[in-house]
Amino acid sequence: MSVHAIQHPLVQHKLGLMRQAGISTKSFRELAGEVAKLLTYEATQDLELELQDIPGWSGEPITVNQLKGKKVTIVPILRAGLGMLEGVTDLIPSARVSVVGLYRDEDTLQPVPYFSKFVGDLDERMAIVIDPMLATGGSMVATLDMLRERGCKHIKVIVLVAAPEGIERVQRDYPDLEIYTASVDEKLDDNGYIVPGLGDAGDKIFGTR
Ligand SMILES: O=P(O)(O)OC[C@H]1O[C@H](OP(=O)(O)OP(=O)(O)O)[C@H](O)[C@@H]1O
Ligand SMILES: O=c1cc[nH]c(=O)[nH]1
Ligand SMILES: [Mg+2]
Repeated sequence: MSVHAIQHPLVQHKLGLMRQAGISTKSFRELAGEVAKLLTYEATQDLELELQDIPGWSGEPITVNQLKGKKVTIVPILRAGLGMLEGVTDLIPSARVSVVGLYRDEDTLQPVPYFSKFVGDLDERMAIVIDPMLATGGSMVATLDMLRERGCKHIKVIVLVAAPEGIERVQRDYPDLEIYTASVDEKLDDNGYIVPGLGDAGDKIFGTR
């Protein structure tokens, strides 16, 4: 598995702003979208192209590059993943969206599924799972399992912040997966929160803290 910790100055600057104590919902949400967009640019560098003949502006036929294959599906993990969705679809506007609803039980830290709706033909599409936080990795592995059960073979993950524990957990079951992140942070605290992390990303995006 490869972990791509993106060092681009804009990513690092914006992530730094997100770590500020007392950040407003508006700022956190805007920055989550902006960092998600920049990480999407990095994560899509190897999308396959194919040549297509189209009529050009001058009336002559021309050959251009177009993305090859079935449209990508973006998979936000509810709720917090929704805070990244617009940033991702800004760059991949024709993407299909599959939704996975999971919350992490605060006592057991186990993911509790409550909703899912996938687009069709997952065996022919690349899936990009988005969630701001990869903490213990339980929510991510549960989502990857759902995709794999439905035949999806080509999956990438974009998270804003990852904990080493979560990376290791995902790596155990998905050794070939590629993860794109703005930061691999230090560790999890006793409550399963990432340190230094961002705090509760879902609460900050939805204003429920
Ligand atoms: O790696 P894990 O230990 O599973 O933790 C990460 C999960 O926790 C957060 O969601 P949360 O359960 O708070 O739900 P929310 O998005 O509705 O706030 C986060 O957005 C991830 O989905
Ligand atoms: O640090 C963390 C861990 C799980 N979920 C969050 O929102 N933040
Ligand atoms: Mg939450």
